[in-house]
Amino acid sequence: MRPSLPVCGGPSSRAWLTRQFNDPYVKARLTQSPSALSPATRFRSRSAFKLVEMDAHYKLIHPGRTKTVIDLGAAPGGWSQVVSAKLGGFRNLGLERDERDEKKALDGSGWGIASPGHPSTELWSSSEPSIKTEDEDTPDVSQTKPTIIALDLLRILPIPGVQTLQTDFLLPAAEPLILGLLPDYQTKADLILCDMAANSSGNPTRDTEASYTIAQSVFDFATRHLKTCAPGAADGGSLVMKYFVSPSTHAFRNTHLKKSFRHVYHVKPDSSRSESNEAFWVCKYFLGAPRSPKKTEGGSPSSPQPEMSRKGKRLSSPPKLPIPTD
Ligand SMILES: C[S@@+](CC[C@H](N)C(=O)[O-])C[C@H]1O[C@@H](n2cnc3c(N)ncnc32)[C@H](O)[C@@H]1O
Repeated sequence: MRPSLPVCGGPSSRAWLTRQFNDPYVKARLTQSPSALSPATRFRSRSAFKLVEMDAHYKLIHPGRTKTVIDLGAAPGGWSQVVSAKLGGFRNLGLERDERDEKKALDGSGWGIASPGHPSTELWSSSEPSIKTEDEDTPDVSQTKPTIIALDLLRILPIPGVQTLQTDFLLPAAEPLILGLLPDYQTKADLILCDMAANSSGNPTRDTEASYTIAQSVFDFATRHLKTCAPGAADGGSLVMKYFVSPSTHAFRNTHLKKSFRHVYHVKPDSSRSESNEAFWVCKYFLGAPRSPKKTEGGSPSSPQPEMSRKGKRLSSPPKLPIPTD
């Protein structure tokens, strides 16, 4: 996500500019051409590099095998670009803005569908036109086209092969909208991504609560919609979820994630700024929804107890970009 420029020119804005100019990932995002990517295929966000790193290390996206991906908190679309590029081999990552697409994005005409009954919810199903217009450009990676769904509060401009939804994930209406974009209601996701972050309120307690609410909702969603691992097999779905280190994160990992996935890693990609307390959980091989917690002596279900938490570990070597060159 591109941070906005500070409004005044004081010391904090100078510090921000210095950090931006010296940040190798900001430079890489802006100069991904022509050797790695054409100007039309630049990532929309610096965040894209975090997924590139995690994918290279944990092998999350498999062309031909990964069929369904749901990207939550996806705007402006860097992570979805990475998924689209790797699964579909799309060379144009959606940055060449066709005038027609711009017009549709602005006036809501064409294939934008306003979701009835939810005025604040707007569905942008870009799959049809994006997939069709990019066909000539697209190597045939597999017989079945992958389903990639990207959701955000903010509008996401079209990305080839990606269906986008503009809605609040925390609303009950979001889930049926996502399910409506799957090939059918039985389809389970191979990969659920969440880089969602609530706006900072400046109040640490409130911010921790907001990030806990997101983590809990994403986990619950994943337990309903991730592909379950067959016994003894290594084919269950994966979940990648951002978290902000707080006293309750370690407990969340133990009481939720570790009971539902064969492997849970906590990761701090090199491209994640060290001064940020964000980190990611990479959870592989979904084992199925956890059983509801047993009642304790006192009669209440055991709830996560605040514990000291750890920051995710740094990935060792920055990987190469898995994007096809022109
Ligand atoms: C760090 S940005 C995501 C960057 C993205 N992964 C990329 O590579 O471009 C976090 C996003 O989470 C979104 N977000 C926060 N709360 C949300 C919610 N309740 N529902 C949907 N999106 C949300 C924000 O609008 C923001 O665009």
